[in-house]
Amino acid sequence: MSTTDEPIIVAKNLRKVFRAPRGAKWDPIIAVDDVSFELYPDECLAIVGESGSGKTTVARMLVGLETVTDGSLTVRGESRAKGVKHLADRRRWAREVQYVFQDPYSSLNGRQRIVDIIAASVALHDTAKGTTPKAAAQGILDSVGLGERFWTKFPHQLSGGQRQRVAIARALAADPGVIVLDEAVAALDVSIQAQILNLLADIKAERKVSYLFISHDLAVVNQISDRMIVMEQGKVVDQGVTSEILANPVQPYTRALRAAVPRAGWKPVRRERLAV
Ligand SMILES: Nc1ncnc2c1ncn2[C@@H]1O[C@H](COP(=O)(O)OP(=O)(O)OP(=O)(O)O)[C@@H](O)[C@H]1O
Repeated sequence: MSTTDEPIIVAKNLRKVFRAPRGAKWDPIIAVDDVSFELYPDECLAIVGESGSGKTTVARMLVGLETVTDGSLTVRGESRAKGVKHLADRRRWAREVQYVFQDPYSSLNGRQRIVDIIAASVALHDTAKGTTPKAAAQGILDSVGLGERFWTKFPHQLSGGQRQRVAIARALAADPGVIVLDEAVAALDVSIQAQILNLLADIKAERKVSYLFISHDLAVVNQISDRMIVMEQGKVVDQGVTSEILANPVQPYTRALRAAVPRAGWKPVRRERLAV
């Protein structure tokens, strides 16, 4: 990552207010309030915060699943503030920014074999590059550690970690500039989490891809991210280089989050010393 490059994503004074539907009686919820950040090529930026702090809403605005109430949000200079209207735009947006959810099971078509799921994404985004979508899909599955014996399996025949590999493969099939990983390892056992984090590190070393890594887990964020922003009740309350912030948290909210890290023996480690 080099911050002399042009950022891929620029959020400026981003705001999202959820208003009650007509007839419902609840006050507007300010989910995201004056949030600004940049995501540069080939970097991993973590968005950290407790449940309800607004992390997912930022990501949903980025992929067009929510409109922006105020402020600006651009991907490679193109505004995403108005939401997406046409199918062609939706595809183009999806090609640039892919989303991996916490539980991929619900977003994977259970009736399709995994090689067909990935081949469909390759075909949709036209990324086969001189081969067939199926052959390209097989190569992508191989690259996420799912060799030939997995290709004809259905999602329900896989473990949680293997399904998350399929979700990552499907994201890679679009050949995106950015992958949003929304609590993508939160549901996995610690040893499987480590494998997926290693896989994500390998992918980033091999391809030009940036991650927006959304998590409440500072131990995980410490392993994967270059920079982080900390959100509390919709606002950014802290930001900077991950290893520096976690080694010496200054802001009270970050200190509290850091103190709540649940694992015994966890301590901040500089990224270059990690075997990820
Ligand atoms: N569609 C919606 N309608 C109304 N309120 C919403 C909607 N989506 C999110 N919110 C509210 O916006 C706030 C931020 O939610 P968001 O999901 O972005 O937080 P989060 O940090 O990602 O938390 P979690 O990790 O639990 O998903 C919360 O108060 C949430 O209840």
